[in-house]
Amino acid sequence: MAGDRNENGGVEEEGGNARDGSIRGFESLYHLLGASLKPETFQEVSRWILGLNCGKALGSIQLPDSATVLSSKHDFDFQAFCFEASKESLRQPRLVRVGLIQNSIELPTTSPFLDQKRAIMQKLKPMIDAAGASGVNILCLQEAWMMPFAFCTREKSWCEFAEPIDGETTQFLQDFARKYNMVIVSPILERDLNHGETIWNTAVIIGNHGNIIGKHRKNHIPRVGDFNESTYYMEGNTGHPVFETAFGKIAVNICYGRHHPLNWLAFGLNGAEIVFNPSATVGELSEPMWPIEARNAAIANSYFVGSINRVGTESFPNPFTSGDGKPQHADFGLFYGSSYFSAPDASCSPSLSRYRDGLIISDMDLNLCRQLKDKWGFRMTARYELYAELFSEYLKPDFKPQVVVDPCLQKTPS
Ligand SMILES: NC(=O)NCCC(=O)O
Repeated sequence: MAGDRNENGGVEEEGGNARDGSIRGFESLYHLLGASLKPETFQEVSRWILGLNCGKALGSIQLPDSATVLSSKHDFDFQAFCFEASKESLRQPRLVRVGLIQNSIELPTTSPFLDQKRAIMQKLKPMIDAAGASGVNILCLQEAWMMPFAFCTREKSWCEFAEPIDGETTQFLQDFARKYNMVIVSPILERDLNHGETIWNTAVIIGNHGNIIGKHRKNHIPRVGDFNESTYYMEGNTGHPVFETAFGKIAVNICYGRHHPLNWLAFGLNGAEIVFNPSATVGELSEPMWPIEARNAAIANSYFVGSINRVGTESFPNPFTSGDGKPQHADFGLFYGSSYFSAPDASCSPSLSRYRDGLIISDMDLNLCRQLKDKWGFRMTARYELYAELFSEYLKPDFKPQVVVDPCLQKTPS
């Protein structure tokens, strides 16, 4: 029954795995639950899945018709929410509207590289326009948005996609930043012309006047599954910068950095209020982790997180192996989209589609960050001096783990 359509229109393979990326014909688990449960049960389930923001279910926001028309015409998922904070007597609310874009590539990976890049840029135009028309203040794109995620192949020709931080795609986005008075976070493959033309996985931060505020280079480079990124670029050398923009203090934890709690922590220690996690990750590898890690980081660090994953299955001209004994293959598996927001009070938004391009927008009152710091006191109760002491010991070649052995244990020499 491979390729059959189920009752919801999803294309299934044997075993119920959706070949089209849908979950039994639905865009997301949330949609499936919404359609399958009685309304009062769904309301209760939502409370458990998404948490409560200021004691209430997350609100949605009205979007302008001009933006919803773009989403229908260009067939992208479009959702919008609102995270509130409690009213304070001494501070005004600090409202910011934030957008995340997820997308598939547009042309086959066998097309000329420039055509591939320009086709993605064209595809993004109406989505960025929809964000602009909706009054988004800060917009973040997905990891290496201007190219296929070819780092599974180990082939070096893909390095041709790399650009300096003021290159073509930055210039393309600078026009939108100026037009819509919008900060744009643009994760690209960077070629550093001043340092031997080396390559980095970099997020360029474009200010709302179209200026380049700065850049951050991916700190943690994966060596897992088909993610052979260390063939292309090394661990970043830009630390954990927080960029103070017209709309709030933002930082970027690029993809695999989300598995490293200390990476999240460092952005928090530098004062981030919103951390973006532009990603490229596939279902079989990481999907059970996706709804947990960013949400946990938002809780532990009292900031908002915007998580973005690309969409679709990308196939490459030459097959490659994964070093796991399985047959060689030419595609990476399904990039499962599902971009979403997490808030410091443990609430989160539903996620975008698992298989369609999408724009998710959320209003957030940044006052919530301090309110959660005051409530839970994680910064105050952390024992940084203990951790610092452990790290300085751990880094020594003769480090011995602090283990107290039960004297009753019969130790056999290992
Ligand atoms: N792009 C990237 O770092 N992917 C690694 C896999 C993962 O972190 O899920």
